Amino acid sequence: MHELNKYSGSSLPRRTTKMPGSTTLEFDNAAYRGSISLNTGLFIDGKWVDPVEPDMIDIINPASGKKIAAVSLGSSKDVDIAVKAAQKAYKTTWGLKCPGSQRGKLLTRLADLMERDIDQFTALESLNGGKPFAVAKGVDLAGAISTIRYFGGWADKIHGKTIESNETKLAYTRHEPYGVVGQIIPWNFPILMLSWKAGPALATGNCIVLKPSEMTPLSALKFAELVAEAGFPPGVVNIVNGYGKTVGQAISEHMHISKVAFTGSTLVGRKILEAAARSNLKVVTLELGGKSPTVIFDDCNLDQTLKWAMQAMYLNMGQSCVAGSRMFVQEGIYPEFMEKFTAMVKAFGEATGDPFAPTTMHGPQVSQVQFDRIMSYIASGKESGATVHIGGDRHGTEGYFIQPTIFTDCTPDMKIVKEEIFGPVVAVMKFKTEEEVIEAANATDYGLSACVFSENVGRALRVAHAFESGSVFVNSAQLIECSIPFGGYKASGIGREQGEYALETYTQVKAVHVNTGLII
Ligand SMILES: NC(=O)C1=CN([C@@H]2O[C@H](COP(=O)(O)OP(=O)(O)OC[C@H]3O[C@@H](n4cnc5c(N)ncnc54)[C@H](O)[C@@H]3O)[C@@H](O)[C@H]2O)C=CC1
Ligand code: BAL
Repeated sequence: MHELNKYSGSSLPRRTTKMPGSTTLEFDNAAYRGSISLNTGLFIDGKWVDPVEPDMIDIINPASGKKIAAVSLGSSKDVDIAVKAAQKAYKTTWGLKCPGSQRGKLLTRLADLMERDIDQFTALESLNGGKPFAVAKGVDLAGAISTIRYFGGWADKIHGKTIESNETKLAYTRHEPYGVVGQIIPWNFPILMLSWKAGPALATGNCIVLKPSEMTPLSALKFAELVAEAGFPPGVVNIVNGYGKTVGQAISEHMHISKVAFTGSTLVGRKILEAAARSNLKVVTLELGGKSPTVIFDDCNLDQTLKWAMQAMYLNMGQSCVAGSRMFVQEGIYPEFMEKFTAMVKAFGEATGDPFAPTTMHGPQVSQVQFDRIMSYIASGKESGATVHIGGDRHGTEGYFIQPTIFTDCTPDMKIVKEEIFGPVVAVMKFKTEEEVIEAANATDYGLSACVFSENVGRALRVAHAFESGSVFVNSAQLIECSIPFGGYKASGIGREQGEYALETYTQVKAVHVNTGLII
């Protein structure tokens, strides 16, 4: 089936023609003009194929709630086929058969192709995820391209060590790929999270079976086209769209997938660990939820802090695992901070709207389900006695827009303080001392990210070191980079993505003992 849909801003899609397995999306707005043709099937063994059991899912524009396109939905049978293709590629054209320099060349070429098509990718991310175009381009696409390029640079620099144990033995280690790895991607940063997973896996010589979120697969389909254009051998990258409970579960429990990498909810992270334990004890890395503290001391640079705190909380409509959703403000600066922060959030809220409009800074939540989940947290905050300082309601009548919201008078027992909301909702609390705020900041099951704002270097670093958190930002926020490791303490995850550390999670160490003279 081929569909042609036209977009002026977030106006309704217009379907005009049909052919098998593809769609054309036409954009005519200030941010992007042009058409994007996409295959909508599964990408297995270098080809576009229909699922074994034909099934489709409608892809929704969150700014309007209307259908964009329909794409194929795979099942466990398609995962089996993809794994076989990946195994074959691993043994014949990839893995230890392909020099790192060649893998690096292909990844670099892929990054160049993504850069060539950056506006197309951005348009897809904005349409499918509701992201303001400029933000999607500057954050999601810039980050994804850098990540693929960065790991391309590592591909020929992966090596073990020589160990001199005694006169009659030479020992050395090899850092070998796992073979076939499974990767399960969320909807909040679709192409960026895909790059975090595909980059290190391919650089180290693994073949991948990747499942995008069933809600936001469009950029992954475009990525697959560029994988083919770059010249990756068939079967190295396989993309099987589908639901978590079918395709995701099949990946987690597959006997021939040796490692799985997941980003998403803590609930599903537990299921993946269980499936790994029940099946082949595959290695699991998990990047899960967060309830990150932003700690603001009286002696901060207020103007800078305000901007960073905004970004920490409201980037991507609050749909970020590192969102600074618990804000602790020291009592001396609290009145001035709140006055200025409220004005900024109000202005930000006024820039809510069509993701393709140049003035838009705040778009819709990704889906009706997420919209309902966030609205129920807002209701819970109101019921539990917190004060809606600003926002607290939906925006407009169409799509899944929610006003940027600030709750004050929050206490540690409230759901809005304890649980990940994954929306534009911050709980603000006042504090007196450094000791008190460290204890409050760490009083959570999560430990993904934390921010501290203070011009006193000693204090800032003391607090940074005291946070129980995988990433800490001092006088900044959300500046995740491809060369710097990222991952969680506590229930926020297992393992690290990004940077040199990511290479370790995609390789297994083999120790080779060579007898150079020992006689028995
Ligand atoms: N750490 C992060 O970046 C993310 C965190 N979340 C958190 O999760 C909450 C719920 O969002 P959901 O979309 O329900 O997240 P989710 O964890 O269900 O979805 C993430 C991915 O996991 C897949 N999945 C779902 N069930 C699975 C299973 N049984 N086995 C294997 N894969 C499975 C989904 O299809 C999707 O590709 C959000 O409100 C947020 O708190 C969601 C997305 C990303
Ligand atoms: N999951 C890593 C990026 C983010 O959600 O902020």
